[in-house]
Formats: sequence, structure tokens, C-alpha cells
Amino acid sequence: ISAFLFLVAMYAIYRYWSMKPRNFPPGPTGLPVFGVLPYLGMRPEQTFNKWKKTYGPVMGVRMSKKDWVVLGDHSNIKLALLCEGGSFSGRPTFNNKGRKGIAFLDFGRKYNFQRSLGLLVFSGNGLGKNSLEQHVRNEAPHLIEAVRGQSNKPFDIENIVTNAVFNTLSLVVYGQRFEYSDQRFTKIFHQLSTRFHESLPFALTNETFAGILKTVFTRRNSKKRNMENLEDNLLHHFLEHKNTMSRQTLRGFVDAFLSVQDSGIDSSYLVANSVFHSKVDQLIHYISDLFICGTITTAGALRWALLCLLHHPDKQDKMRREIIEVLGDKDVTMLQKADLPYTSAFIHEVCRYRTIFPLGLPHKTSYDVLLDSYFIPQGTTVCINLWGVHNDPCLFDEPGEFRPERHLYEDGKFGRSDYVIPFSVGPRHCLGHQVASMMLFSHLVNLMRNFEFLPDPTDPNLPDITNGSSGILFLPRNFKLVAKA
Ligand code: HEM
Repeated sequence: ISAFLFLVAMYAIYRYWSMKPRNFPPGPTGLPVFGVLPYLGMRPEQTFNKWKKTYGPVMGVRMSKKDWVVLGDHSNIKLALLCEGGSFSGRPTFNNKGRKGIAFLDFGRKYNFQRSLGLLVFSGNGLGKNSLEQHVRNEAPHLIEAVRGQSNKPFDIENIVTNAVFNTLSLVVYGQRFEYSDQRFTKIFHQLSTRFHESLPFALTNETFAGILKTVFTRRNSKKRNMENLEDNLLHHFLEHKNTMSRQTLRGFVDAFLSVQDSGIDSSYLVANSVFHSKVDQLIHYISDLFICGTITTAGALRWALLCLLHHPDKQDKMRREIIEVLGDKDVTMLQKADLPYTSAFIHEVCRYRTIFPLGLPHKTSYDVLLDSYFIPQGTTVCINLWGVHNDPCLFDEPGEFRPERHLYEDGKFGRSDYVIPFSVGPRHCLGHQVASMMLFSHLVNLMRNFEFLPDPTDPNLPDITNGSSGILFLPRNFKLVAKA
């Protein structure tokens, strides 16, 4: 009898554990307490993609004790984020309770205001596309000079590229750049990159047993300290910057933020509507979100592009020939992009082939919603599998192959694919996608016209292009190359 009761109890626990909301998308529940966490592996996006074959592109997975929805194909991602954008644009609360800024704000009035402020600077309006482009162009000579300093011997380009991206963003944010040798900023890069070495589902699972395990097995305290140091550094720099502000000339995002905030009617409206809890906290978190979301991603994409050049010398030659023929001695501008179809196709393919942000940032439903005839309750965390779209064989022939030519028409013109969505889509898509695209294009073209990139002659193997760091971002492992001037 006791064995029978034990089995009944186990069955009841299992049934209770497997319970999901009515008509919730199908998917695995995994183990009690942990859910599917033990089965995700180092590349959760690939595991989700495998499960898609069994459960379909709209899948419900039990993550520790919560049910998440994973969207795994282009049509459902588009349906959710574009057609139902108002319902799918929230952000779940995880390690970020009380955090302001932008990337982790829930959808709503406060978020919309912060986003429009960001768009003033980071889109074609307000401080303007030209000034964005000008900032990117201003950094290029420093990047070239730093690489020239290492030319003809094997070196790791990571710090130089990260410096260039950080400085470009710093020009947009503060209107000011820093010397590559400035120790304060090399420290900040390390603080930035440690944020990304935790896998997304693990980073978000902050509850029950999994949360306890995470505390035991990860160095959260050092991560927290890093974040605080980063924000201290940014605050210190901000205070120096504020003292030199003039309302006549806005130097960048910080000045724009302060002037909107301090301008009479707007300011009282904003304070009355509690758009700003505390202006300095909000601004420091915002700046840190911009650097965190913008630096390691863009520098990582540039390093993947360089790795692709090393692995495909024929494509490198073709691209350099195109750049030299079209540009001659002229400066690189975004207008010339249309005349560089192979280069544009190469960059587009790098963004597809090595998806930097494989699962993007998690979304949350703000209302009960139906998708693909499934019911998704308000407050559900929704993961967007961008990697799954980029590797869908129905959309890309042999998706595992690096083939820029797939983005060229027969007449040689570049055709942007709607299915290449590294910046995600919808109201929450990447705020920095324009400046990121400018940096990828301008920095890469400038590097290509000045150097030939060759593998490290002392290493018999080419650096690994298949595997990368596994975490929230998919980044290349460290490698050396030779930049032949
Ligand atoms: C190759 C470079 C980059 C890639 C692949 C990338 C990709 C992404 C992705 C996938 C998201 C999540 C979108 C979503 O929630 O659906 C995101 C968000 C974001 N990105 Fe980027 N990003 C890049 C560069 C940048 C840069 C340079 C900036 C600097 C301004 C930036 C700022 C942000 C911000 C602030 C968010 C949060 C937006 C929000 O929640 O409203 N990113 N990015």
C-alpha cells in the first residue's frame, strides 16, 4: 500500500508540475524545480531550435518554475513583435529590480519617453544622422593608427576594436573621445564584457533552487561590484562633463538629456508624471545601458567579420578590390554603401552567420494575447530566437555556410534580406542599430583599404570560427592575426 501511495503521490506531483495555462503553447517541462534548465546546454538557442521540430515555432518551456514562450520562426516573431508590438514589448524583472535606464524598463509611458529621447540622438532626427556618421568617421583615423602600430606582427585586435567602438559611442553620448591608452577606459571594457558571460536563461532565472545554485556557482558579487564600478566611473565622468555644458551647443546624448529634462514646461510635466525618479540615476543607468548594449556587441561583430576574412581570403580579395576601385582616395561615407554591393553583402552575411545576440533581450507580454491560436497570459516571458531565424533552411539555403553571394542579385546589386534581423524587430528593436550599422561599415571598410588581414603564421591552425564564447552574446574567442600594411 505504501508503494502504491508513493506512486500516486509522485504522479500527482508530476501532474501538478506539468500543469500549464489552458491552450498554452506546447513544449517541454523538464524536471521539477529546475524545469528545462539542465537540458539547455551551452547554446540554448540551438537547443530551442531542435525542440522546435517537435513542438513547433511557438513553444512553451518550463524555466525553473515559470513558463516561458520561445518564438522560433520569422513569421511568428514578426506577428508578435510587429503586428502585436503593444502586447509583446514588456521586459521581465530579473536581476534588475529597481534598475532605470532603458533596456530593462518595462513597456509603458516612462519607457516610451526614454525611447523617444534616445531616438533623438540615435536615429536620423534631432542631433542628426550626419552627426552620427561624422562621429563614426572621426574615430576611423585613430583606429587605423592603432592597428598600424601593430602591423606586420601577430596581435590580438580585440582591445583596439573595442576602444574604437567605445570611443565612437562616447562621441555620440558625451561628444568627447578618449585616448586608447587611457587606463580608466580599458578598465571599463573589462567591466562591460563580464556582463555577457552568463547564458541568458541562467541569467534570468533568479528564483527557487536554480537561483541558489546560481549564487553558489557564479561570481555574482564580483559581477555586481563590476557593475557598480562601471556606474561609478560613468558618474564621475558625467559630473566633470556637466560642469562644462553650454545650452547653445549640445555635444551629445548627455547634453540633450539634460536640456530636455531641465527645460521649463517639459521638466514640470515630466516630474509630475514621475517620468524621472531621480534624474542622475536615470541618466547614469541609461548611459551604462548604451555602452553595455553597444560596445561588446559591435566590437564582437567586427571581430567576427575579421575572422570571416581570415577564413575566406578569396572573399577578402574581392571585397578589397571593390573598395579600392570604388573609393580610390575618397573618404568613406555611408552614401557610398550603395556602390559597394559585395561589401554590403559581406557585412549582412556576417550578421546572419554569426548572430551576436542569439536570443536578444527577453520580452514580456503586457496583456493576455493569442498567437498562432495559442493563449499567452499577461506577464509571460517571451524569448526571441534570432539565431533560429538566421539558421532556418526554409529561409537560407545551407545556412551553416558563410556565403555573402546569397545577398546579391544576378546583376550584382545588393539585396537586403528581410529575414536577417540581428537587431530584432518591433517597438523594442535595438536603439543603436543605425550607429552600429555605420560602425560596422565604416570601420571595416577603413581597415580593409589600409591592411591585408592574414592568419598568425606561428599558429598552424586557423582561429576557431565555429565556436565562440557562450553567454548572452555569441562572441569570437580570442585570436591573433597579422595586419599587413
Ligand atoms: C552589432 C551590434 C548590435 C547588435 C547585433 C544589437 C542587437 C540588439 C538586440 C537583438 C537587442 C534586443 C532587441 C529586443 O529586445 O527585441 C538590442 C537592444 C538594445 N540595443 Fe543593440 N545591438 C547592437 C549595437 C548597439 C549599439 C551600438 C547600441 C548603442 C546605442 C545599442 C543599444 C541598444 C539598446 C539601448 C537596446 C535596448 C532597447 C530597448 O529596450 O528599447 N545596441 N540590441
